[in-house]
Amino acid sequence: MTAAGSAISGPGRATPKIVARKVSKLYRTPGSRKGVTTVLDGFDLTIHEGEFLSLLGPSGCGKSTFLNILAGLDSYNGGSVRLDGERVTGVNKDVGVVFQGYALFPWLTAQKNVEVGLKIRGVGRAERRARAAEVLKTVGLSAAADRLPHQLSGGMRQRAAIARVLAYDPEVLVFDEPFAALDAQTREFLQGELLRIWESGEKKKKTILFVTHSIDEAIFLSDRIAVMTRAPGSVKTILDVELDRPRTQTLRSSEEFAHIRARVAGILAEEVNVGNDAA
Ligand SMILES: Nc1ncnc2c1ncn2[C@@H]1O[C@H](COP(=O)(O)OP(=O)(O)OP(=O)(O)O)[C@@H](O)[C@H]1O
Repeated sequence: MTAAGSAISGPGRATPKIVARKVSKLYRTPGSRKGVTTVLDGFDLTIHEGEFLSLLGPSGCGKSTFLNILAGLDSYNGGSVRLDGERVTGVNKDVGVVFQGYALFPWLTAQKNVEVGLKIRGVGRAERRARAAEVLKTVGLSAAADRLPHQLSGGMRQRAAIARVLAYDPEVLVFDEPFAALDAQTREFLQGELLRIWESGEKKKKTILFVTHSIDEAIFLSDRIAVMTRAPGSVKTILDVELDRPRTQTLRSSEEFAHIRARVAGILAEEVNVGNDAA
C-alpha cells in the first residue's frame, strides 16, 4: 500500500502524467444550511504515464466530479489539477472520455459515429474513413460498421463509444462506469477487451483513469486502485494491484484476487460504516 499520491517504482510508472493537489470542489446548494456543499476536499492523486488507475469510493464521494474536472468538463475551487505539468482549465484534446450512456448519435452508423469525432477535430474525409475503420477493427466491430446504434447490443454500443474516443488517439482516457449498465458476462468480457486494446497500444500505452463501483472490475483492470473517503471526498488509500499481466479471466477466481478483494472491501466498508454512524 502506498500513501495517497506518492511516487511509486516500476517500469513505465514513474513519470507523473496527471497530478492533482489539494483539489476542492464546492457546489452552491441554496436550500442547505451553509448554502454550499463541499464535494472534494484535499483531493491528492498522481497518475503515472501509461498507468491504469481505478477510482473507487462510496456513492456521492466525488469520483465523477474529479473525472469531470480532469476532462475539463467541470471547474474546481481550490488546489490544482495538472496534465503534463499544465494546469487543466478546460476541455483538452489529450483527454478522451467514455461515459456509461454510450452517447452515440442514433441516426448515424457505427462508422459515422466514430468519424464524427474526427470531423469535429478537422480531420479530412479520407483519413476519417480509414481511421474509423481501423479503430472499429481494434474493438472488434468491423462487421457492424454500417449498423445504426439501435441495431447494436449494449456491449457493441459501448465498444463503438470506445472506438470513437480511440480514433483521435488521446494520451489519457477517462472512463466513468462505462460497463455499469451491461450484464455481468458482457461486462467481464469487455473488461478483458479493454485490457487487450490498452496493452496493444500503437505507440505508448495510454494513461487511464477508470471510475467504477465494482471492486472486482477495479482489481481486474488496474495497476493501482485509489479508494476515496466518503464526501467530502479525498483519496484515503492507494493499493498496488500486484497481479501479472496479461490478465486472464481465470484470475478472478484466484486466491490472490480474493485477498485483494477482501482488503479493498475492508477499506471501503470503513467509509460506508462511518457514514452510517454519523447518520
Ligand atoms: N451540479 C451539482 N450541483 C450540486 N451538487 C452536485 C452537482 N453535481 C454533483 N453534485 C453532488 O456532488 C456529490 C458528488 O457527486 P459525484 O457524481 O461526483 O459522486 P460519485 O462518487 O461519482 O457518485 P456515484 O458513485 O453515486 O456515481 C453528490 O452528492 C452530488 O449530489
